[in-house]
Amino acid sequence: MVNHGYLPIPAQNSQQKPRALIWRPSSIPLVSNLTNSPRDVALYALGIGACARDAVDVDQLKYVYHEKGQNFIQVLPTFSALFSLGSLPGGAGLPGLQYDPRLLLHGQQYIELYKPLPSSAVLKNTVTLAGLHDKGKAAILEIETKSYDKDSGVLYCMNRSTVFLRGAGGFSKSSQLYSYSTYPKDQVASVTTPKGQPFAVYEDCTQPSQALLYRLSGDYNPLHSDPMFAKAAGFTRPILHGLCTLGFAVRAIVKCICGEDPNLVKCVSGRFLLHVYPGETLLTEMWLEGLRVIFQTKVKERSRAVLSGYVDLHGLSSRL
Ligand SMILES: CCCCCCC[C@@H](O)CC(=O)SCCNC(=O)CCNC(=O)[C@H](O)C(C)(C)COP(=O)(O)OP(=O)(O)OC[C@H]1O[C@@H](n2cnc3c(N)ncnc32)[C@H](O)[C@@H]1OP(=O)(O)O
Repeated sequence: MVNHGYLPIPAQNSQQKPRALIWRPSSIPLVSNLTNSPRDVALYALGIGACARDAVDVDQLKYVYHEKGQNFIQVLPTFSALFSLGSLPGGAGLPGLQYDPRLLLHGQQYIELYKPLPSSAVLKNTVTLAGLHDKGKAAILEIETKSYDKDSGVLYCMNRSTVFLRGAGGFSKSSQLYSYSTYPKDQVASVTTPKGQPFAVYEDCTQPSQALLYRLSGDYNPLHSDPMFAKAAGFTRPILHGLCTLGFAVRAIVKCICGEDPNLVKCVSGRFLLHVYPGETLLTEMWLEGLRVIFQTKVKERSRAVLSGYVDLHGLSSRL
């Protein structure tokens, strides 16, 4: 996949205070092009654990192999989140906003899917800065990416990515903290998990090398691969990409609720509550409320919730 990747920002001293923010939301979208190929689709599926348990499971194999050729492999819905990776401005897009890249964490991801994703495409992205919030100890930045087919102009999907910039808040008056958003607050709000028994629970093991494999899908942030960088960021060792955890969770939902039909997924919303270490076991609990699946993913070894959110479906699988 071209044009994906963590924008390398020179490391700064983490003690350095961010400069006062003078950025105002821009209505002018940035435009970029990227391509994806069946190889990218298969590599991504492996990165989020497809076929890790069973290499001949036909339901999972279809995401990485097809007897008629790679163009026939199916695309998992969260693959579309990769389209937003190149959207993070490396400073130039946000005059005045300075942050330590080591302290950046992925906070939330919201995805709307409008068309089934093809296994190969040339896409045109438009990127807008959709929100900025001063939380005192942190700044929260929201970036919206719309991905179109470059030739036909068909809109495939929209991603809203929320990044949590630790140490970059405190740029506005503490009595009236700055908050701006171009969309309704409830669209990506944190969800409350239902009290009753979940409809389904799926357990999946991540591999100790999971982040090293997943990063090949385009997020080369050293937080996920470099032990020294991870320590400077406050972790004992490199952590898993938030979008990798989200990929595991939504793949579990596609398996347990969508009857392995990835095209039933209409919209995905997830909030990253806590980091995951590669090698930990993920338990995804799912509650079905009409056409909405509310989910929560926990790390089994630490009994801690690491991700919560919902997935809206076009319909229910006949396999249910
Ligand atoms: C364009 C595409 C860009 C994509 C780039 C992605 C790059 C990747 O390589 C990076 C990653 O994948 S990082 C790994 C995945 N993310 C994580 O592990 C983060 C896990 N979450 C945490 O650690 C904490 O929730 C933490 C630290 C996030 C917050 O915890 P606390 O500091 O305890 O916050 P708290 O005091 O509870 O709340 C403060 C205010 O912030 C809001 N908030 C909290 N968690 C949030 C979250 N996850 N997302 C968004 N907002 C969040 C709270 O609502 C609160 O605001 P308010 O006071 O107004 O309610």
